[in-house]
Amino acid sequence: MNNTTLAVKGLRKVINGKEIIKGIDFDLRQGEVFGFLGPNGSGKTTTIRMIVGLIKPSAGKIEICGYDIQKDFTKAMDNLGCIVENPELYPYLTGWENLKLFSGMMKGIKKTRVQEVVDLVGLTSRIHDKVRTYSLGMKQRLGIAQALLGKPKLLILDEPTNGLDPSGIREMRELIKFLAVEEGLSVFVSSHLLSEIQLMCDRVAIISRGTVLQVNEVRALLSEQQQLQWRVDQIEEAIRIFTELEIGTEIVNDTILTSYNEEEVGKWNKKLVEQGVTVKEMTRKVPHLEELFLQVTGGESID
Ligand SMILES: Nc1ncnc2c1ncn2[C@@H]1O[C@H](COP(=O)(O)OP(=O)(O)OP(=O)(O)O)[C@@H](O)[C@H]1O
Repeated sequence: MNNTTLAVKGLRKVINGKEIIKGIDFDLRQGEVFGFLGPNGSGKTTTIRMIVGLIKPSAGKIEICGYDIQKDFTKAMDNLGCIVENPELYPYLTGWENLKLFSGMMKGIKKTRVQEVVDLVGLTSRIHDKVRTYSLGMKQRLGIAQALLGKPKLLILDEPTNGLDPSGIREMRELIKFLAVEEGLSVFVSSHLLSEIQLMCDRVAIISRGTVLQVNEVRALLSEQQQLQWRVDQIEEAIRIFTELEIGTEIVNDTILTSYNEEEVGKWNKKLVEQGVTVKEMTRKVPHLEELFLQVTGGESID
């Protein structure tokens, strides 16, 4: 079965003669959280606006659950839920009244769906309070509830953790993961908070100056860059042994940095011990996406 919820193929956008998006490709699978990362002005919003049908591509194709948004716009949009700018909410109504109002404007929404989406986003205890009394995190969750009313398979969130406090960020992250893992939704998240993407996403596309530089699993991306930090009693002897094993080394603050290889680490450790070197500590260093981004873009900063 085809489980692709979003396919972006050769997408281009030219505005006032300037090529803003330069032919990008990626796809999303059912049940995954997909991060869209790039510095300011790299083309994230323009791409999202094309996916949700707010602006037309100059070239290329966008399919949502197999429906081409140019040819089958309504069917494609039936499978999409999104919050692109701030969610449109009426502050003087309760959360429940807002959802009732929106569900009334949509076709074929069952009465029970409002309660379902309220439960999904964890707003049950406050749903009958006025929206103006909500925290930003609660407003965001109500916005997601609204986006979920039509049972979409693909959810697009532009900077969903922007402006939230640490507990709001954690709740949003957990909600997004829950929607993907438990409800099987594909969630597309753009964010400049790379640490968030690292904790939340399965795969990530890195965009710079209108070009997607890489699409990769977050775990794979990180593991390629992982290093091992060794604290030993005889640094020089340990370096000699690593060199003999053809492993590159670097000395940092009285420790040795080597590459990381899950299958080989035990062997390396044994070799050191056999040759009389005491290994006092061995730490795996996982880089942050910020560092990765700088490497991938050749030094262009994310902000
Ligand atoms: N309507 C427009 N007219 C002219 N230039 C535009 C227009 N929309 C976007 N751009 C330009 O296209 C580039 C990409 O903008 P876009 O907003 O997509 O980037 P972004 O990655 O979302 O950045 P940010 O996080 O700052 O919103 C920028 O250089 C921007 O100035």
